Amino acid sequence: MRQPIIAGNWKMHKTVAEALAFVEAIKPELAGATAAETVICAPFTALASLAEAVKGTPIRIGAQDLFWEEQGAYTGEISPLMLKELGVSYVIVGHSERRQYFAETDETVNKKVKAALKHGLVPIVCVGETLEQREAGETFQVVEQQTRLGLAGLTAEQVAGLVIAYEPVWAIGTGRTATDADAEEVIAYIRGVVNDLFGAEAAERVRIQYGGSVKPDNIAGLLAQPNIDGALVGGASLDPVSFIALVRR
Ligand SMILES: O=C[C@H](O)COP(=O)(O)O
Repeated sequence: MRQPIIAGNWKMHKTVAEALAFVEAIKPELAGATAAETVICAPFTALASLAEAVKGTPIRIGAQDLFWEEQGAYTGEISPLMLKELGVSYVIVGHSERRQYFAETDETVNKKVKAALKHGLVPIVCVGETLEQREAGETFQVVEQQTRLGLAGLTAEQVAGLVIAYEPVWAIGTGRTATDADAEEVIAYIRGVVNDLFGAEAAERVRIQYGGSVKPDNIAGLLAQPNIDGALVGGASLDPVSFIALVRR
């Protein structure tokens, strides 16, 4: 049985003070056990303070990117060791915004996934097609290639322990969510790809989230699908009331 995982991706939002105010607002609400694992993926600048603030709670902290080397002359980059030291547990890799604006490729995604795993960080590996690709009937081909190349060279055990996020690019920040059935169909397909590449146990254990305009009023239908194990949420994760509604259902 896979535990659902609800991860907020704050993107480039919230100062340290705002991040701490958010966590103080949700802490009392999440004091008891929740069915879903709760993760906040914050900007680098807020990670240390957040990791400290959530100690002793079930909330886990994630970063939104990392570099694959441990140290060196890579101006502006952050290494897995640096994240680990802060108490970060998760790291988003290959978000479509990084693929679109920062030249992320399936090859760099793969390097980052390996670096995260090597240092005990759980990667949330993002895959998903653009509107153009969907309209050209290329959705399955695109997610298959991103999954195959992004996870290349991993062991079945490593794949079983990571998280994949299916985020159709046309659904991100647009208010246009994939239907429950569409999201389930693609996510089931991705699970099938994992089965072909890494075997039945990895496919059964790997958690696959849906992301793209998830809100408190549409999350229940998505999570009711047999292959959807949670959500990666952008806009609706920024407000404490809305985030609590996503996590505590
Ligand atoms: O990582 C999160 C996704 O990009 C979804 O963003 P959104 O919920 O604002 O559509």
